[in-house]
Amino acid sequence: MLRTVITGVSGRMGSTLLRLARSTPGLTVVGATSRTGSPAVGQDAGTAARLSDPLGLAVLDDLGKAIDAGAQVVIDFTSAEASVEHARLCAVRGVPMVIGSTGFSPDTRSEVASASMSIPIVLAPNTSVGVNVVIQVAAELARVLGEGFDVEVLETHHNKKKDAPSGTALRLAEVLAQSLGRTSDDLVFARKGWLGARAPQEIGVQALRGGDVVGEHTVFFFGEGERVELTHRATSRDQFAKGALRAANWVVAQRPGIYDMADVLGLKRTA
Ligand SMILES: NC(=O)C1=CN([C@@H]2O[C@H](COP(=O)(O)OP(=O)(O)OC[C@H]3O[C@@H](n4cnc5c(N)ncnc54)[C@H](OP(=O)(O)O)[C@@H]3O)[C@@H](O)[C@H]2O)C=CC1
Ligand SMILES: O=C(O)C1=N[C@H](C(=O)O)C[C@H](O)C1
Repeated sequence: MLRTVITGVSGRMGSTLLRLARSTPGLTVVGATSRTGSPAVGQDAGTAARLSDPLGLAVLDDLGKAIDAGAQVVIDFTSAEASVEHARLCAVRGVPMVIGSTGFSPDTRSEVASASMSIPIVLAPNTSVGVNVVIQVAAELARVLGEGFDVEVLETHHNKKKDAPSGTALRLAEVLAQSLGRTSDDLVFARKGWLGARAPQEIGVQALRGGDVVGEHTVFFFGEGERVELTHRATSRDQFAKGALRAANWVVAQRPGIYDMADVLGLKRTA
């Protein structure tokens, strides 16, 4: 049985992970955490995650204590800042991680990279199988269509999402730029004002927020007289959680290093 700790257990993803982990053969949840000061701390994890049954496991605000229950892997969907703290601790304790949090700055990402010198970490802005295949296809489409198509990425998420653009949109933009031989200087985040005509090398990234949208990403290739659109729509968080649980099983057998879902799924790395 893979002894697993889930952080942020009362959150949208943490609660989905706990529900699905309970019915995943070969995996057992030995710890659950939340933020210090959260009402979830001290509650039963099942209650904190709004499940129908209690789990018989209290939510802690100390990941170290949760790991003491013999954890073999930590699954972390909290925030970039919290994930950095968690990664530092897991590196010291030698516990592999799956990090699904987004909103990393270059500095916080390099902190995760430092932790990955000691432990294997899957760091994935999107753990659904579908999105990761879409990322591969987008890279291929960019290569095949080449110049002559204006490339734009549009993402839509629920009104509680804090970071923008989404980690997935950033990943798509990075992969598209690499495919097209462009750089991060070519990424254009939203537009306003008298900007002049669109430069052909731009890769636009736009974000919409509203309602309960789970997560939608479209890559547009605008050509002359034709347009290609590649869209992924998540209608449930279950697919993110299933991918993360699959990554947890995979990461415990890896050497220290930083991995993404393409590695877990055996897809060709795109960037
Ligand atoms: N990789 C993927 O496929 C996906 C990634 N995400 C990303 O995952 C992250 C979480 O998303 P979501 O579940 O919607 O957000 P939520 O805000 O619903 O959940 C985050 C949870 O983490 C808790 N938390 C914050 N700090 C800590 C800490 N130090 N220790 C333990 N728990 C902590 C929060 O507590 P409190 O509310 O009290 O602050 C909250 O319960 C985001 O970065 C999001 O972008 C989301 C979906 C899919
Ligand atoms: O915050 C979310 O909800 C999501 N975040 C991820 C991201 O930023 O890409 C993945 C997913 O689209 C849902």
